[in-house]
Order: sequence, then structure tokens, then C-alpha cells
Amino acid sequence: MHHVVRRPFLRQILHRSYSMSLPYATEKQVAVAAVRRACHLTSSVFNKLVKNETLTKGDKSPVTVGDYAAQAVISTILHHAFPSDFIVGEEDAAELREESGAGLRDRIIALANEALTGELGLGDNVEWGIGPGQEKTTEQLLDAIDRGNHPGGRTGRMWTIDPIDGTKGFLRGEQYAVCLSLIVDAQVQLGVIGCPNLLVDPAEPDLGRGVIFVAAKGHGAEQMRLSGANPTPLKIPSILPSEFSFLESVEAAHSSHSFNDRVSTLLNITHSPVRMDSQAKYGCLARGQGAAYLRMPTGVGYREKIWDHAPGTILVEEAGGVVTDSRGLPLDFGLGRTLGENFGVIAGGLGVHARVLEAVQTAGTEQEAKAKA
Ligand SMILES: Nc1ncnc2c1ncn2[C@@H]1O[C@H](COP(=O)(O)OS(=O)(=O)O)[C@@H](OP(=O)(O)O)[C@H]1O
Ligand SMILES: [Mg+2]
Ligand SMILES: [Mg+2]
Ligand SMILES: [Mg+2]
Repeated sequence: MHHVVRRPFLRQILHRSYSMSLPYATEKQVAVAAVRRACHLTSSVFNKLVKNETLTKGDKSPVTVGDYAAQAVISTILHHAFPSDFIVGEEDAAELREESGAGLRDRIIALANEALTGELGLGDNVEWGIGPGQEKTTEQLLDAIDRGNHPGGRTGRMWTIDPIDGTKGFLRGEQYAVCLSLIVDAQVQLGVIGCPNLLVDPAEPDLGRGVIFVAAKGHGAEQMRLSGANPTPLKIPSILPSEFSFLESVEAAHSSHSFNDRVSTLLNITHSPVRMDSQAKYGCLARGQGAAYLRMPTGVGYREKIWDHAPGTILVEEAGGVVTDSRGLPLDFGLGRTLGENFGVIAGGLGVHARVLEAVQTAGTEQEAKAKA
């Protein structure tokens, strides 16, 4: 079940030159280059990962050297290319600046510099602070991580960075994503999601793993290989797939599995949900795998972070789908670092989304009635 449209070679070239006229053409090239380098970094960290090198953060999620180093790399590249842009990044370097963080810090600096100084690839430009000889100092890289401290808000240009989304999936060797978006005046203009462990085409496993999803406002969604090769446009089929299954979080603490069960029953869905970590879910949805992504709050008062949804939202919308909360309202990326009060997330193709939203509201009303009884 795949819906990746194949383009003949000539149209691939036309497509590429057409994309140069995008309003954010340079931003797109820089973002793809940054995500690609971060993906190589995280893959190599996983391959060398020694379990006792992981820290535990206040929110109990494991933070690895990969998170810090990948944010340092992406932030450094963005700062070179767009020095006045703000960054809303998940990580900060406070722990690394402490005496006890020295061992971890050295490892992170080495990894970040290795990623920054790698040979130039397709579309790369030395002016973005990358390529041989472009080492940074420890201070520069810690500052790069800390530049992700912007509070977000309604106006201005800001990037969101989630250096490793789906940290738990990453540690399990399953799905995770390197996620970057550009938000201008609270509207997502660009989204890039790198998925090093995702099959290029689920129907052709021999093609291997490693995909970058890219979407630009008004210019569609595409997937390409990690190298940047084979850009292929994505479109969510408008008809309901015969095998309707939900995409949902692996971690039951992140979204309510039981609520999704109830919604499935209301919609007569018989297939079990596909559980997958990270914004790879949005990517899969955009290429026609799975019918809808449903993420309802677990009732603990958690606020969703903008870096966990901005790239995925534009990807699904540009592939022809719809993303709203359970009230049917668009996600608001202008409220700060979070999406504000948690009304969940529903993403799906045009017709599917409306049906899921209706069932979600029915299940929500039932839940409230039960709570009152
Ligand atoms: N309580 C709660 N509720 C909702 N969401 C939460 C919660 N706690 C964490 N997070 C965020 O979930 C991000 C992981 O994405 P997923 O939930 O899609 O992946 S997973 O399947 O659960 O691993 C994860 O992103 P990363 O920290 O980048 O991995 C978190 O930002
Ligand atoms: Mg996290
Ligand atoms: Mg995340
Ligand atoms: Mg993360």
C-alpha cells in the first residue's frame, strides 16, 4: 500500500528548477542540508551508543548525546545562513556547562564538529558554516544549542528544532525523526522531517531506509532520499483506504490508546493501530500509509510542544490532508513554545479527517458523561 508518485527523469529536473522559485527556496535548501547532516550524526551515535552514556531529564525522557549534538549542528547552520532568525529548540546546554557534564560535553563537541566538517553534499554551500575546516569551539557550539531558547510567539521568523523526536524510538532502534520547521508570523512555511530508519518505500524494502520529508507552504510535499536524491511528490489519497488503520504513539503516556480504541469502534475499524514513534507518523500519513493520526491527551495536563507538530502539520496539509485539534480548530503555533491547552491532534486525508473528528467528538461526549455519572 504505497502512493509514492514516480516522476520521469525530465520532470524531476523541471520539478527541481521550479522549486528554485519558491518564496523560501534558500531556506528549504539550508534546512534539508542541516537535517541531512543531523541524520548522519544521529545514525552514527546510535551505532556507537553505549547505554550508560544517556542522561535522564526532568521529564524522565532519556536525552542522549545525539540530541545535543544534532541541535548544535542544525542551530549552527541556521545561524550562518540566517543570523537574525530566532530558534525554538527542544534542548538547552545548561547541564553541559556544569562541571559534571564535561565528559558528555567533549563527546558532543567532537560529534557536532565531525558532522559540520563532513564533505559538501548535494545542494550544500560553504557559506552555511559546513564543509572541511569549519570546526567550531566548545563555546560556539554550546551557544548554538542555547540559541534554541526563544520563547516563540505570534510574530516574526522562527525555526523549530527537535533534534531527535521520538527519543524512545531512537533508543529502541526503531523510528525517530530529526525535525525542523520555519514559522513566520505563526504560520508554518516550511517543514523538514528526516527519518533515518524509515523504509524508502514500504512496498519495496530492497530500496533500504532513510527518508527526508519536505513541505513548503503552497508548494506541496515531497519525500527524498537522505542524500537529497529522488525528490518525489506526495499526495494523500482522497478515498478511504480499504485497510483503515490509525497511526498512534508507541508510548501510552504520550497519547490515549484507550480513547483511540473507542474511536476505532465507533468507526467500525477492525485493523489494529500502527504504533510508531515520532513525526515519522505524519510522514507515513502524507505518503498514504495509515488513514489518520490520532493523538488525544492522557489527562495529565501535558502541553504539546510546537517542535513536535509544526513540521508534521505542514507536511500533511501540503500532501492534501487536514490537521486540527479535537474541536476542529487548526493548531495554533503562535502561543509560545507550546500549543497551549491540550485539545489533542487529529490528522488525516480530506474526507477521513471529517469522519474521525466526528467520532472523536462523540467519544469525548461519552467520556464526559461517564465522568459525571
Ligand atoms: N505526556 C506527554 N503527552 C504527549 N506527548 C508527550 C508527553 N511527554 C512527552 N511527549 C512528547 O512526545 C514526543 C514523542 O513523540 P510520540 O509520542 O509521537 O512518540 S512515541 O511513540 O511516544 O515515542 C516527545 O518528543 P521527544 O522528546 O522529542 O522524543 C515529547 O515531546
Ligand atoms: Mg524530549
Ligand atoms: Mg519531540
Ligand atoms: Mg526530541
